[in-house]
Amino acid sequence: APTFQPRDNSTCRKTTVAILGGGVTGITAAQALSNQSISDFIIVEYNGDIGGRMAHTTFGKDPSGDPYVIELGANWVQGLGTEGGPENPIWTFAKKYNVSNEYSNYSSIASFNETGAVDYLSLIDDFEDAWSIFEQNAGYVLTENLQDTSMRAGISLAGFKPKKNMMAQAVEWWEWDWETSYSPDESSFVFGITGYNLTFYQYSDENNFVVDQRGFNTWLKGVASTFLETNDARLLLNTIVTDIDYSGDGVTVTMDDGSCIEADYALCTFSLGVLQNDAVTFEPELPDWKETSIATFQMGTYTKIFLQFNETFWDAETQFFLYASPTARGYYPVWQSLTPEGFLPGSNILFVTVVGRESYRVEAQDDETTKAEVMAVLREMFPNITVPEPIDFMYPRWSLEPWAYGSYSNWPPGTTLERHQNLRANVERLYFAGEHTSAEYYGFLHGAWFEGREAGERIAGLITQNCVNVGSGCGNYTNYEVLHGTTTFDEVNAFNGMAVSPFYIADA
Ligand SMILES: Cc1cc2nc3c(=O)[nH]c(=O)nc-3n(C[C@H](O)[C@H](O)[C@H](O)COP(=O)(O)OP(=O)(O)OC[C@H]3O[C@@H](n4cnc5c(N)ncnc54)[C@H](O)[C@@H]3O)c2cc1C
Repeated sequence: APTFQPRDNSTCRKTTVAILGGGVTGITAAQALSNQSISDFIIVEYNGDIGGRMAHTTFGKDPSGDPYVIELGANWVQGLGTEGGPENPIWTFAKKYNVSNEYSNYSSIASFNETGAVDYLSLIDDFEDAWSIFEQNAGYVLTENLQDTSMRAGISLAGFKPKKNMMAQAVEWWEWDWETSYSPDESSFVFGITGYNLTFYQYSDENNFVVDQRGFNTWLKGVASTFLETNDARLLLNTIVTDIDYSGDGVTVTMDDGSCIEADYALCTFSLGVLQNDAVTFEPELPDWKETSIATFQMGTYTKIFLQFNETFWDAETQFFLYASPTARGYYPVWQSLTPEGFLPGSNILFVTVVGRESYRVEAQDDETTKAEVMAVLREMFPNITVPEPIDFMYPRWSLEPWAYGSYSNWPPGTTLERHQNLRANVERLYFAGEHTSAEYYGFLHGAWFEGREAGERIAGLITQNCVNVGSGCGNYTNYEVLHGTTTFDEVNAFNGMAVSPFYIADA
C-alpha cells in the first residue's frame, strides 16, 4: 500500500498534459495528442484497468465451471450507422477489434403484470404514434427558439397520457426512462429529442449488445496499444486524484498518497457525478458559471441486476420481458435474457434493470432484500411455473462508486445550450471532457469518444500552435459568464402576471 507523503511540489513529476481519467474520453484524448506527436502526457486512473464506465466482471459459471464475463456498465453500441452514411465510431472500433455482439431485437418482447402474461404491447404502437408527433413539435421549439419544456409535456401534448394505467406506465418506461435513466417529467423536451435523433437517426436505430468474453473495453485497450507500450510509465493505474490546482500557467494535480504532477495543461474527464459530489477539490474554487452548470445537469443511475438459474424457465427465444407493477412505476420493469442464440446460450442468465430513484433505493439495500423483491416479481410474472431460486445473484452500486457516482448524464427541462457549453468550457489551463460534455451524444460511449478527441485536439493545437480541429474550433472553449433568461426586465409587469415588483419592499 502507498504510504502517505506530505505534499512537496518540488518533487512533482512534470509533464505537458495531465489526463485525469482512463475511460473512453481520457484514452481518446491521449490518442489525439499522440496523433499530433505530443508524447509527453500522463494518464491518471483510479481503477486497476482502463475503460471507466465500460467495465465488466465475472458472474455465474458456464457448463465447464468457468465464470462468464458480463458488463456492469456500457453494454450496447447504440446507433451503428448505414452504408454510405456516417458510422458510430464505437461501431467502427467494435468491428476493428472483433468485439462479439448481437443485435437487440426490440420486437422480441413479451409483456406481463402482477397476474402473469398479459399482452399490452399495442400500447407500444400508441407511444410510437405519439413519438412521430412530439418529435416534430420538439423540432419546432428548437428551430423557432421557443421555450423548452419537459418530455412529459411533449408526450402528453402528443396524446399519450399513461395516468394511472400501470401498463401504459411500463411502456413509457421502456420507451423513455430505460434510455435516459430519468423520467419524462425530469427530462428536457428539446434536448431529449435532439439527443435521440443524433444517435438513432444520424447513425441507425440498431443497438448491438456486447457479449465479448474479453470485455467490451477490449477495443479501447486495442486503441491504447497503438500509442502506449505495455506497462507504459505514462499510465498511472490505481492512482486517485484528490486535488487540482489550476491557473493560467498550468495545473498541479495531487494524489491521495501525496504525490503530485505538474502539467502545462490538464484534462479532467471525471464524470458529472464525481464533479457534483465534490470528490475532488479544485483550487481556486471553480467559477460560478462552471459550478452552476455542474449543479444543473443530471447524473442518472442505471442498475443491472443479474441472476443465473439452473434452467431457462422462461421462453428461450424471447429477448425482453416487460413487467408492469400494479403500484410502482419503474419497479423491476425490463428483463433481458441471455439465453437466445447470439448472446450466452446455455448460461440461463436473466438480468433486470432499474434506473433513477429505484436505482437509489435498490443500490442502498443489501443483496438479500433485493433478491427477495426480484424473485417475488418473477413469481408474479410466471404464476404457473415453480420459479427456482437463482444459483448466483449480483449487481453493481453505480450511485455509490466514488469514481463515477452514477451511470451517465441527462439533460433537465428548461435549460439552454449555452449552459451546457459552460459544462464543457475550460477554466484557464484546466479542460473538461466526458460523455456529459457532449451536447449531441451525452450519455453514450460515442459522446465520450468525440469529446475526448476534441479536447485532445484543442490542447494539441495550443501546444503546437497548429490547429487541426478546424471543424469545431481551436484552443479555448467558449463560455458564458452570465446566462440570461428570455424575459427582459421591462416585460416583468402586470401584463405578464407580475403586478407587484418582485423587488418591492413594503417600507422602502
Ligand atoms: C450502467 C451503465 C450502462 C451504460 N450503457 C451504455 C450503453 O449501453 N451504450 C453506451 O454507448 N453508453 C452506455 N453507458 C455510458 C458510457 O459508459 C459512458 O458514456 C462512457 O463510458 C463515459 O466515458 P468517460 O470517459 O466520459 O467517463 P468514465 O468512463 O467515467 O471515465 C472517467 C475515468 O476517471 C476515473 N476517475 C474518476 N475519479 C477519479 C479520481 N479521483 N482519480 C483518478 N481517476 C478518477 C474513473 O475511474 C474513470 O475511469 C452506460 C453507463 C453505465 C454506467
